[in-house]
Amino acid sequence: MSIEDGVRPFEEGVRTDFEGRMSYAGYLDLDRLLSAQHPLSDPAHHDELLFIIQHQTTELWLKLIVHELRAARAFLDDDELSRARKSLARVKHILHSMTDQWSVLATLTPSEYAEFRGVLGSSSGFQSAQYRAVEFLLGNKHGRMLEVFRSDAKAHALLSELLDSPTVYDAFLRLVARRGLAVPAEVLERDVSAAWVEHPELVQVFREVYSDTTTHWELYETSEDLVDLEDAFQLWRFRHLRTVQRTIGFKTGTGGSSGVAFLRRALDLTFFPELISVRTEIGA
Ligand code: HEM
Ligand SMILES: N[C@@H](CC(=O)c1ccccc1NC=O)C(=O)O
Repeated sequence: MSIEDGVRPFEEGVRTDFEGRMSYAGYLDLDRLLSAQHPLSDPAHHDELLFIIQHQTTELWLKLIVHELRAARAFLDDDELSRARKSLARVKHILHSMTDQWSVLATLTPSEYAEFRGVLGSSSGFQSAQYRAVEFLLGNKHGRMLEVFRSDAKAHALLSELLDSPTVYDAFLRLVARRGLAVPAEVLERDVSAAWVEHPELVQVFREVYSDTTTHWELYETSEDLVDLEDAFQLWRFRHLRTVQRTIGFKTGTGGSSGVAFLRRALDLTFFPELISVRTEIGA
């Protein structure tokens, strides 16, 4: 058998005996991964598997985002700017991929979803600990979010640790200060568990960076990476909102919120307000 017969020859060196050897399924623990889908609809609804897999793949990507954002923060602490930038770029691409993935779930029609929505009970993406971890790492801190995880000790510990530790932006601003720019002390010494609020003096710091990019090239490039990240995150939020709207209209959410109206409010949040405000000043 050959390529001419439409068959790729099976090379003699190809391994086939995995007794006592590492295999693909073994390394990836596929037995566990692929037995973790448990549709609840009875009789089984064809589309529930799509719903489960869409969420599980998102949770896997969120796991990697948390890992990369923690790494980016540590690299910033160590003044390893180009390494931090590499992690931030990876996160941006993951977010783009997560955003594209909404088109798969958008094939679920409102009638199909309504047929199994009941089995979801009070569960909701609002209870995603890893999603909340990403929000915290990027600066959208909100202590009350921990209430949702009262009965999940592991998730509670993860979020409580991240609530009380500096965000990626805190780490970046400390680095900016170490490079001699006038980051206000109140920013450097802020309560890191509080939500970020815009600091007008910081806009002036970024104004200096953006008006002399030759001197501040690396800080300028990293600032733009953060803006890329914020855009990518907002696009994910926006497509979630649009998908929710086309699937359940203006129904209230299973998590107890108003639904679309609640999600829309998140679009007004911004992680790095000074990096947006500086744009108003450029050239002025
Ligand atoms: C048909 C599909 C979906 C619908 C109808 C839907 C609906 C909703 C609603 C109504 C909320 C508000 C909270 C509530 O009251 O439940 C919410 C929040 C949320 N959903 Fe979904 N969702 C869908 C798919 C997804 C997927 C695939 C993910 C990916 C993990 C996801 C992640 C989240 C997250 C993270 C939140 C919290 C957002 C925030 O705090 O701003 N959702 N969803
Ligand atoms: N909040 C959704 C339910 C939902 O989407 C959901 C339910 C269980 C696990 C993940 C979910 N995804 C996002 O919120 C709803 O109100 O229909």
